Amino acid sequence: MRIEEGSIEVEVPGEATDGKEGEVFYNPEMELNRDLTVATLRAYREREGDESAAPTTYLDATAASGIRGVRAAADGWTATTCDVDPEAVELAAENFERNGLEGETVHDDANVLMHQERFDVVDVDPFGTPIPFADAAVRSAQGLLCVTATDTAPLCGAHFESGVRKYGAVPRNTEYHAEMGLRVLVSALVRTAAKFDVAARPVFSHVTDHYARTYLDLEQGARAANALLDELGHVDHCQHCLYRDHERGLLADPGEECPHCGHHLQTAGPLWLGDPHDPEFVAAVREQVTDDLGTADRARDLLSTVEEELSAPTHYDQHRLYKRWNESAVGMDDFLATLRDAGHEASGTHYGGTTFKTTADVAEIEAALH
Ligand SMILES: C[S@@+](CC[C@H](N)C(=O)[O-])C[C@H]1O[C@@H](n2cnc3c(N)ncnc32)[C@H](O)[C@@H]1O
Repeated sequence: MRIEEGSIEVEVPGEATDGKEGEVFYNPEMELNRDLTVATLRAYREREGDESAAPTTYLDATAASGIRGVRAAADGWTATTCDVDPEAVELAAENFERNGLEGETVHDDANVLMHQERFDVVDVDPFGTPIPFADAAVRSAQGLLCVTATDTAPLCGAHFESGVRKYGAVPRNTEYHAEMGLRVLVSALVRTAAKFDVAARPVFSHVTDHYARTYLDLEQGARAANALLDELGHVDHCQHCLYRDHERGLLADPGEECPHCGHHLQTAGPLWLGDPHDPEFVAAVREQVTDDLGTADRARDLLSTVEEELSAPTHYDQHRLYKRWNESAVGMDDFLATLRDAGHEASGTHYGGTTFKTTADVAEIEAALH
């Protein structure tokens, strides 16, 4: 099937495939992810400045049809695609040619290629967890690392042991599960980079549909890597009253009892407690969303919400709170305005239409709304 995405036309398998039955993987649902990648690459290149120093090389490490690499090439990047599946490699080569674009297509294990070659930008968009590629990706990427994870159940604590094994962190299944997953993922990537004396700071992240995506700025140096370790820590969560608190530091010092309702507290971590976004960079990405991107409206909405999102490490779901209060929910704009009138900072989040962040704790939220 021939499809158009952005300014390119590529051949992909006829229907959405999982890539596990001898067919090259293609998922039309990931168009937003790819559009945001194109816009992020543009913002990154612009931020890096003058022509001679600007980043030029992009690796699509787990490429399937090569759609990401071809789109990057169409935007002026010197693109390389890699896949272990020979049919995928052949299709990627045809897709470069179909668009009259140059692009190197490598048939290899991405870990082998990434240990051998360096690229300004490395993009890892695999099946499930990206962790098997993380060491090599950090070694290979010179500037920006782009990572997708689709194993949301281990990340958010729904598959607890799997999450602990893969990410070296304790995840907890809370009502902010998508954010828990993102912070577990970023924590693992920050710690992976730190092993190589590299600081990996997230500049834009989002959780959409069934995946988490994060873009990390890489900086060489033990001191810079140490500074990021200071932004890891733990969240204490009460499943009963939704109280939560967080503390920085690699060693957990969990509270035993919820100070709000006295129930047992669960501890998650080490999580990334810093901001998963650089709002200035996110604004620059939004500026780079052009109308030829098929998901332009959705991308702009998501980026504006992310830009405004407070950096607090957990969010609330307004409906969960109203259910506990046994009341009907008010509109989100009024809800946020009430919190602000009571002297708290408050914002919506990109995790869902009924989610919000605030500097108020659960008791202060309740007091402000009653
Ligand atoms: C989810 S698909 C990639 C989708 C693609 N990035 C897109 O946007 O359409 C994952 C791809 O990774 C490839 N893959 C799996 N293990 C790999 C490895 N060790 N090295 C390189 N590619 C690998 C699979 O063959 C598959 O084509």
